[in-house]
Amino acid sequence: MTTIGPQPDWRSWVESANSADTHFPIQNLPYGVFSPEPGASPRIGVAIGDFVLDLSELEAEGLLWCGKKVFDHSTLNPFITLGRAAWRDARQRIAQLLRDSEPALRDNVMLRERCLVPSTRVQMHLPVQIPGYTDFYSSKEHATNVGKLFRDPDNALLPNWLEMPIAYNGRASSVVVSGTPVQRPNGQMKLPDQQRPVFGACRKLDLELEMGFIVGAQTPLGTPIPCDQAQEYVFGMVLLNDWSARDLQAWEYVPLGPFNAKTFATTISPWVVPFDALEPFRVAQPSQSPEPLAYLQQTGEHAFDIHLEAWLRPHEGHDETLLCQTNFRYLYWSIAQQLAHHTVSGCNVRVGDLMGSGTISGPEPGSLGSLLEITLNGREPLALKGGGQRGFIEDGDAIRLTGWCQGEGYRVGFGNCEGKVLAARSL
Ligand SMILES: O=C(O)/C=C/C(=O)CC(=O)CC(=O)O
Ligand SMILES: [Ca+2]
Ligand SMILES: [Mg+2]
Repeated sequence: MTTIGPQPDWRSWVESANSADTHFPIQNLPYGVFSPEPGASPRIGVAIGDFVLDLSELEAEGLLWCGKKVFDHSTLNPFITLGRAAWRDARQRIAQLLRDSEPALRDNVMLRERCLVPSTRVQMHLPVQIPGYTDFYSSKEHATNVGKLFRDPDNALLPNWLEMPIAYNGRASSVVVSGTPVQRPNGQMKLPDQQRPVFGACRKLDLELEMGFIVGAQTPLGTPIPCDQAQEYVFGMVLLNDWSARDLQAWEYVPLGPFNAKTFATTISPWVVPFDALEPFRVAQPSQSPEPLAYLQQTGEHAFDIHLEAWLRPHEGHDETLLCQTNFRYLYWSIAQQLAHHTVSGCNVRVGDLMGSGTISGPEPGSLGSLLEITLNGREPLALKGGGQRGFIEDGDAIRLTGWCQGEGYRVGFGNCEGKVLAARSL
């Protein structure tokens, strides 16, 4: 397998990028939108070790040029719109500038000072202007667990599930960047002992450990993306928490699916890891039976070995508790199959569209991606590390997702995707 861009044995003159456990070695180079200090104007950077490299400065200096100005901008969309060849050229050039043997930036003290901002100082923004957000449901384990809890334990997986990547149309307007507080939603819920619903603050607030991919090209209405070309439409990936109000969901979801239960916030990580950086971690996906219909068939390896974790920091103030360790490779339906299915009707996609993987639960103990599954809908609360327990998320709790691909001596990481829950708006 060929690696495009920085090679596994490359090192950077940014020393912190060479440590074995940084998420941001020279092999990663994820893109984000940042302000060098709170209040300063947003621009595009890449994470490298403990620093953010300001691409707008490199562009202004003429050290990085994509044929037009794209980095002095508050979203990645203009850069993404340039297309795959431009992403690859830029990635190659940035890696070269950061490589230990390359003096252009390494030995220019003044420029280095301007370009490299300590990541502790920066403020991160939503990296992409997101025209549309779709959330898939591609983990067989998750779909089975939720089927048992919400419907029929004996027929947990609905018959359509094995035939196509099921999804719902999410809400792009409430996608927020990591660090943004999440207000507990109000809504309707049906209590077991009552005839009619009550209105009030959600009592069963949950996380969903997911990843998302960012669409890198626009398609015309009426033109499906074939499965074997689908991955060319992917710019990069993020961590994603599809916050879910389980009590609102249980009451509203029949027959049209989740609505208010999942529209109030979806948190993504600030760094978009280029799809090319994940190439060395490609693995086979779980085998599919029955064989998918022709438009969903694919050859080659379509899963990625990405270790994922979810943590809860309780409002009581003690240490984080590990909720889940899972892996992106468990997903039954691939990104290519998701995109092919999404567009097979003629539905178009746009640059910056966000596609969630669906909650990633695995087959192993401790690999469940939501509290709904971990606590069996709150019936068996989880013990917290410092004492106390949780059925669902309480006000003041913070949820943090993290994840990485383990290379030989380096990690291609996704950083953190965090959000702290605030009390509901008072009625
Ligand atoms: O099975 C259901 O009725 C609902 C499932 C979900 O809430 C999950 C959803 O948002 C899709 C996913 O994350 O896999
Ligand atoms: Ca979801
Ligand atoms: Mg959501």
